[in-house]
Amino acid sequence: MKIVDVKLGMLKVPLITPFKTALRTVEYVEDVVVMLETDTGHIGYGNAPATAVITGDTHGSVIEAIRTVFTPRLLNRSVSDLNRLTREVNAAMINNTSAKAAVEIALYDLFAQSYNAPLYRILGGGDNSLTTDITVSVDYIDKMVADAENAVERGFEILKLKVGKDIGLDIERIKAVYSAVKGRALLRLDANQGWRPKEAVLAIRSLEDAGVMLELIEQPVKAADLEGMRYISERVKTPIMADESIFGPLEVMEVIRRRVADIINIKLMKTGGISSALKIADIAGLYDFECMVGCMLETSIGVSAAAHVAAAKSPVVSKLDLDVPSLCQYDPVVGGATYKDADIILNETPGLGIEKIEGLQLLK
Ligand SMILES: C[C@H](N)C(=O)N[C@H](CCC(=O)O)C(=O)O
Ligand SMILES: [Mg+2]
Repeated sequence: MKIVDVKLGMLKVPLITPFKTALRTVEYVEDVVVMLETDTGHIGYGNAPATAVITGDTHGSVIEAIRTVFTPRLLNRSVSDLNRLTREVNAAMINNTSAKAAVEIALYDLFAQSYNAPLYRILGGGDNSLTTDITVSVDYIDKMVADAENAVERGFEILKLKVGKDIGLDIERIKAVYSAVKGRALLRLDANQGWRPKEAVLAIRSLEDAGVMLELIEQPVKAADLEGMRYISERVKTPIMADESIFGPLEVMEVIRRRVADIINIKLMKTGGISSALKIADIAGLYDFECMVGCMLETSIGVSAAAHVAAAKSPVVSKLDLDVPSLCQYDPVVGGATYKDADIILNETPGLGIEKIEGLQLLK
């Protein structure tokens, strides 16, 4: 199976409600979609959102990287050379992790299709039934409580509250949502780098003292502030998760060795795709470290690829934040994994199982 063409398209899907974090507010999910076509008539799909505030990637940078750097390395190459291809894509340029992820997802999709097996089985198997949390955007207290209630009614048992806008107000937000859903849903927080280390310790301790039980707190401080994150981890009981602080395996080793955080959030758009995500899970496993598999605000192409990785890397991957299909008004991807509120089912079709993508605007 040889790659004979690389096509690109844009895919835009409206959200049910705006997605608001300490870093940004967005109303749409918008991906660059890559399609690797083979001489056998197969298509491998991959995607890349433009999460410039986290990865530095824009739609323009993704398109340019794929067209000028990766495409010449992919054309006329055999899909069976997967490891060599992913090594070459990774070595071809630094950073640009979302563009690399898009290409890797498509390559793994094709590789699994070439063996007529679903991707998670090629990655080592596992359980095809997964459960995700759902994100509640940072907002007015009443809106967050209403969104949390609505999520619980939809059957979500884990809610990820976005905070990090104003730590005093965040405490009120968290307490209000906690008392509204107590006993019905577990809360995890994501501050998206919005807090400072000392104030974070005071805030988390005050929540602990008030009996507010939190599963974990994701990326409380700036991505580069590993010492700040360690300062917090050493002083609170609630587990701390590193997200924006870690992209690839080297950063993960640093976080684990220095005990900067208790848990790691693996996202394909940070790792540059599946090959490094697998390495991270294996490194974490060596140290008996827990991982979550998360996603950016991206379409179900990448979310499904992440779900296949999560299935294959359980139990090191013990938590999922793969909620974007549940945040969108509809899913334009036909075939592949099915999303029904908190439940994700990986079906047995080869690769990612994508049949077609509705509303895809092909790029010239
Ligand atoms: C969508 C997912 N639940 C999530 O919250 N991801 C964010 C980053 C999303 C973005 O800004 O695109 C995270 O974990 O920080
Ligand atoms: Mg996060």
